[in-house]
Amino acid sequence: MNSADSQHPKFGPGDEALAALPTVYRDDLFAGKVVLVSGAGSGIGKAIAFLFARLGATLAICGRKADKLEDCAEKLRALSGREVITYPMTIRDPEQVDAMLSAVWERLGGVDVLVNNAGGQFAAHAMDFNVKGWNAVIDTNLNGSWYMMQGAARRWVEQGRPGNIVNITAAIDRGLTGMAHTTASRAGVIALSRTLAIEWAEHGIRLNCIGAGAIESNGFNNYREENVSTFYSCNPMKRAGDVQDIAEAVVYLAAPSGKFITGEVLNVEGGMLLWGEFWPAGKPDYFKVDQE
Ligand SMILES: CCCCCCCCC/C=C/C(=O)SCCNC(=O)CCNC(=O)[C@H](O)C(C)(C)COP(=O)(O)OP(=O)(O)OC[C@H]1O[C@@H](n2cnc3c(N)ncnc32)[C@H](O)[C@@H]1OP(=O)(O)O
Ligand SMILES: NC(=O)C1=CN([C@@H]2O[C@H](COP(=O)(O)OP(=O)(O)OC[C@H]3O[C@@H](n4cnc5c(N)ncnc54)[C@H](OP(=O)(O)O)[C@@H]3O)[C@@H](O)[C@H]2O)C=CC1
Repeated sequence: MNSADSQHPKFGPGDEALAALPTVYRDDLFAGKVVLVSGAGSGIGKAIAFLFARLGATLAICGRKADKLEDCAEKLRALSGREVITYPMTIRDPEQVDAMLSAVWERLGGVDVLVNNAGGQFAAHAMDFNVKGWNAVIDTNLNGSWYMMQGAARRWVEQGRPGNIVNITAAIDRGLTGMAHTTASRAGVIALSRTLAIEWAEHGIRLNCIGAGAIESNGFNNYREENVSTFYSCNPMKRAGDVQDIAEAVVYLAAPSGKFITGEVLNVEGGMLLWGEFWPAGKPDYFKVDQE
């Protein structure tokens, strides 16, 4: 996405709007802190990076596409006046994760908060998954998040400093048709986080997850138009969430407001887990009960 596009995305706020979104947080909340956000070149990750920058943090951002990252970093530098590190890599490769973490630790002296936001999936009915597609989603969301978590935690323990991880997952408790691979991967991240919250508590490391519902963002571009329309009516609020809903939830968990919270999942989904239909790969005939 070039600079002009990032001002006028099809879904979600442009960069200028993002920089000025209202927030409930005070502007020095993360002064002197370092925050690493994966997948920050677009969508929710970019919004998370923007909010932390506005709250005083120094940012390191990573993702696969260098141009998106650099475009985002330029805006972050302008917004905060502080250094921003970009590192193109894939979270699916443990060696690239390790090299990125080493570079960030070396340049910035460490990290206070890791936000594992990078991830995704494609919409398809489970019967149609092939092995490569299944593995791509599991490898990205579950394995990629794990490499990042373990790499950061090892460095925190080595330095004798506390750490804080927020994983962006999805609101999966009711299942998610058309996204079985992602539900498996996100359930893995959630179970992992709960276990690590116990194992790593002695090191002062907290881990929490956000269970995102339909959040209007760049990610919507990956779905067919007729299915995207269901994202705006799949919860009792009958609208999609916005990227700031997720960014503010991340800050809540990462800031001192979250100091007694670990191993938790904060669902930010407009009540979607209670009511609503969500058909990212289309509604199967079996469920078209109104038309019988
Ligand atoms: C109730 C509460 C609810 C609450 C929950 C509400 C959720 C709301 C909606 C969610 C929105 C979002 O998450 S929006 C965020 C979306 N953003 C993303 O998904 C971006 C990142 N995604 C990706 O990079 C890709 O989707 C992902 C598959 C993970 C990785 O792709 P890569 O190309 O890097 O991977 P590769 O290893 O090359 O493998 C690609 C293979 O994947 C398969 N594949 C890829 N696209 C495919 C497709 N459209 N249909 C079939 N199969 C496909 C094929 O087998 C491909 O192989 P070949 O056939 O050989 O090519
Ligand atoms: N929007 C929504 O409704 C929901 C989103 N989510 C999750 O929230 C997160 C952000 O999504 P969103 O902002 O909407 O969509 P985007 O597609 O904009 O964000 C996904 C980000 O992840 C990065 N990424 C993907 N694969 C890799 C990889 N292998 N290594 C490094 N970076 C990678 C992408 O960067 P690059 O393009 O440079 O690779 C991109 O910036 C994702 O994990 C998504 O699945 C969960 C539930 C709902």
